[in-house]
Amino acid sequence: MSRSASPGAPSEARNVLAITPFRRLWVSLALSSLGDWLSLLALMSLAVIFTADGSQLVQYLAVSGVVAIKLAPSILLSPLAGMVADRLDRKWTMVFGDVLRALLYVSIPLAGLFLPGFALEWLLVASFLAEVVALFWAPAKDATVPNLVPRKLLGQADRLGLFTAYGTAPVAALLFAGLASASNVLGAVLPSMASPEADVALYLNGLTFLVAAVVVAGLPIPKHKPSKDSESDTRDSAILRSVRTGRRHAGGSPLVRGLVLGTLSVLAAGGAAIGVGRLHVENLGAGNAGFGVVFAAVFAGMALGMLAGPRVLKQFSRRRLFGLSAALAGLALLFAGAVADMVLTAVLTALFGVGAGVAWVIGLALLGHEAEDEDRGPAFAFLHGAARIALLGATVLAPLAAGFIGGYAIPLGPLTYDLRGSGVVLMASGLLTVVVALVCYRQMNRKDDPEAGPGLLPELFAALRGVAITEEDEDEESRPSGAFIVVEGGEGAGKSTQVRELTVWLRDQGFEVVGTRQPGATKLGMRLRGLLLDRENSHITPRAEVLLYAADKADHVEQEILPALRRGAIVISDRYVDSLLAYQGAGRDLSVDDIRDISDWATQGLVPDLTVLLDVRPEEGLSRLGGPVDRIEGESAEFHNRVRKGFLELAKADPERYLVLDAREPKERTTREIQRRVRSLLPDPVPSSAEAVTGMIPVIRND
Ligand SMILES: Nc1ncnc2c1ncn2[C@@H]1O[C@H](COP(=O)(O)OP(=O)(O)O)[C@@H](O)[C@H]1O
Ligand SMILES: Cc1cn([C@H]2C[C@H](O)[C@@H](COP(=O)(O)OP(=O)(O)O)O2)c(=O)[nH]c1=O
Repeated sequence: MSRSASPGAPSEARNVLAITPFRRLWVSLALSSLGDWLSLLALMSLAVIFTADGSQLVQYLAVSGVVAIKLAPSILLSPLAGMVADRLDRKWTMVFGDVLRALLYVSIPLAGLFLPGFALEWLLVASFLAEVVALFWAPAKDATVPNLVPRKLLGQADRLGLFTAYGTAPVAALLFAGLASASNVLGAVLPSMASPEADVALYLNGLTFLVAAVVVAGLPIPKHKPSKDSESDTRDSAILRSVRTGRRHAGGSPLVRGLVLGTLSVLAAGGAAIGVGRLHVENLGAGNAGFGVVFAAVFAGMALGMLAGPRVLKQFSRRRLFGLSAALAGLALLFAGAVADMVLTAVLTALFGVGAGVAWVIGLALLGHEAEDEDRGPAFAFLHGAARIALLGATVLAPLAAGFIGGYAIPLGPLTYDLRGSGVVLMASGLLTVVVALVCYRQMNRKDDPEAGPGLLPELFAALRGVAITEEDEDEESRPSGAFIVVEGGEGAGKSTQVRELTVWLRDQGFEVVGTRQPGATKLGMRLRGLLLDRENSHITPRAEVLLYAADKADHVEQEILPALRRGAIVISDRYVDSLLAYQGAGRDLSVDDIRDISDWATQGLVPDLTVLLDVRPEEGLSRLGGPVDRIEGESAEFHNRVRKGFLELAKADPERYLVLDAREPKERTTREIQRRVRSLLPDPVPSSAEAVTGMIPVIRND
């Protein structure tokens, strides 16, 4: 099977960016996202600059107003816009949407230039209009992606879209900080601008939207017939409804309650930080450059946390890590509000981002894995909507609160400590997050919970050493959540070939897959393999042989297979217990029942979900193998025939669990047969809950 994809041939592509039309759309989306973030920063800073003559309260009100205006349409009007957008031509909706937004954003600095008295009002009106346009643009964009990308790559396209929507935030922030640093030069070149960096950012933003419009205009987007029932498929359409109906489930178990509460408080704290950030850095003596840096620090920290989260302290309980990382985020924000130093503030906000990012990914994973089935869907839906409302609400309310609190100079001996409203809001949100995180921690890690592991500190120290001591590992009865597939058969049947193909295929669909084999997957296993296959060791007695193979299995199951299955991975093994039953039982003429008892004990009773048996005549299989034969391959033809019969009998005794295939068929055909069977065994590669995950990361805007 070819690994490369020819551009423009969606059905063959494995990487969604290899599809030329999608790649172009993606470029235009990346530009729009970059422009959006840039405009958010620029508008927040212009709101401060246009109100420079007013009191701090007025300035905070202006910032809050800008954020509210940018966010309100997506919450209030999106169902309506989704319905209308469905009746419009997608391509031209996108093109006009981009052009209109370009014009609106460019008009803001122009108004500042030519109508200074009306600048703030126009800023608010134009940003509101741009958001309304975005409401129509977003569903058209969402509906276009499935036209350009084959079904199996939609998940990948979704993930890439999400990555781009957020990945552009720190880029925009750094760009903004860079523009701010160069503002003297910009100001000299173009005098009479209200704020050179904000103005230039908005012109740039206009340009990104124009380029995006040109790119989309050239895309081959098929016309569609508007659906008759005007049920819109936009993700926002159901926000308020799902928040209402999902609340019941989200309050279901202590685990779900803790997860939802913790996640929301971290997000609200993040919103508060964004809301007061611009004026806070102004109080620290830094202007737009500082704001850009802090904004970038939060997002870069979050990205780092989200990437590293699943890898942090792998052996440490996820429930505990969730609470602790949320508390870390809160503490970082608490200190960020207290210190009066720009550099420290940037470091602390990055730390806040890391804590928030780790809590977010772990929260989602826990909700996906540990919530009860009936709670999961509604809880995701609830979180989807509530997260957005919490983030946005906090972004709007925080500057208001800071404005009303005002500023105080507190004498501290010979010094005075300037307590600003923004600092108080940051400290309060940090403190609140710490308190909520601790409450959630206690709720999710009750001492009387039968699943509770050992104490926090012993577990933490063990995890730091890379050892797991949670109850989970001692619980041999619990059925792990992953899937276990085994490929069996005689020598040269094509087992390794099929294990390889299946591994690649499943990985391409986004599953975590562990491809492995027996004997010889662990350190001990490799030594046993050497012993067992070395032709020099012809003296190994059949019973000793059974025990040596069983020892390999015991080590392999304990060290590799069970941990992977508990993580939810798919494990595919080249040979397993059936080889022991067929080779040592049927082949060596020992009691199959005795051997089954031994292997049950060795493997802790772990039975595969599916065993694929590749059946081949021994002469044919052996003739496929090159190189010198090992101790077992060198056995007599009768031995190999008994092994073959042994395998077939095992399959006959439990037809549900076996897929028997004729190994003489061409490899590709066998691969397809296996895929067909495995497909029915697995959940939908993009289960509905995962779609909720991709759709639910709170977005400031609709793209
Ligand atoms: N269906 C098939 N038809 C013909 N040759 C095959 C087929 N499947 C695999 N082979 C070839 O047979 C040899 C042994 O395959 P391999 O997958 O290593 O078998 P096993 O792991 O069962 O010993 C390899 O050279 C492989 O390319
Ligand atoms: C796992 C297992 C393998 N075997 C034998 C079968 C094989 O001949 C040998 C090693 O298996 P395998 O890794 O399939 O060898 P190769 O890669 O050379 O095809 O071990 C047993 O006899 N009992 C067992 O339980």
